[in-house]
Amino acid sequence: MEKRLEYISWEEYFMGVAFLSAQRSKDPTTQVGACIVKDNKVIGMGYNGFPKGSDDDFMSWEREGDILNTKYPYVVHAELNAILNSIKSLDNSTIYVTHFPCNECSKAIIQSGISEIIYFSDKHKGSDSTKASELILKNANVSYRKYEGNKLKLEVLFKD
Ligand SMILES: Nc1nc(=O)n([C@H]2C[C@H](O)[C@@H](COP(=O)(O)O)O2)cc1CO
Ligand SMILES: [Zn+2]
Repeated sequence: MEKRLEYISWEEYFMGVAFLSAQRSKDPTTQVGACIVKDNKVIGMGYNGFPKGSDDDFMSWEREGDILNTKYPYVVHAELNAILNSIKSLDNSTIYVTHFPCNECSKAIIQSGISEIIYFSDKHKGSDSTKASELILKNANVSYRKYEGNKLKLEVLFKD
């Protein structure tokens, strides 16, 4: 028998894991996922959500109005969750993220030792947060680039 040819690449695999992780998010507007990889092994995963133990029904997912009644001061970003959930040293690892990291996550990425970022969406390009991220990441020699896999959709069938 010949080997199967439809297998996915490493890059498609890990970005797929990041997008799958995003499916755990309860944010009704934006679901973000992250997957940290070293030597082609997953060592951390995360998605955006309120801190552990928060009562979801008490927290608000609002985006506008009094800042204290919005999600923004409380939600933990996917990248930070992936770092905090990681199972070993992140030195020289790669983080796959569905969205380009904000400046706060970029600082955490640098401090954790991650050396490469592969992102899918940069829909906030040009914003102050993205500009600040680009500046500190370049300054700290953390490389970043857009996803280069061919797959834009992966189907996961639960079957025998
Ligand atoms: N890289 C990121 N990681 C994240 O986890 N997030 C989260 C924070 C919020 O829960 C949501 C953005 O909400 P909105 O402003 O699109 O309604 O995504 C956002 C970004 C984008 O900078
Ligand atoms: Zn962030």
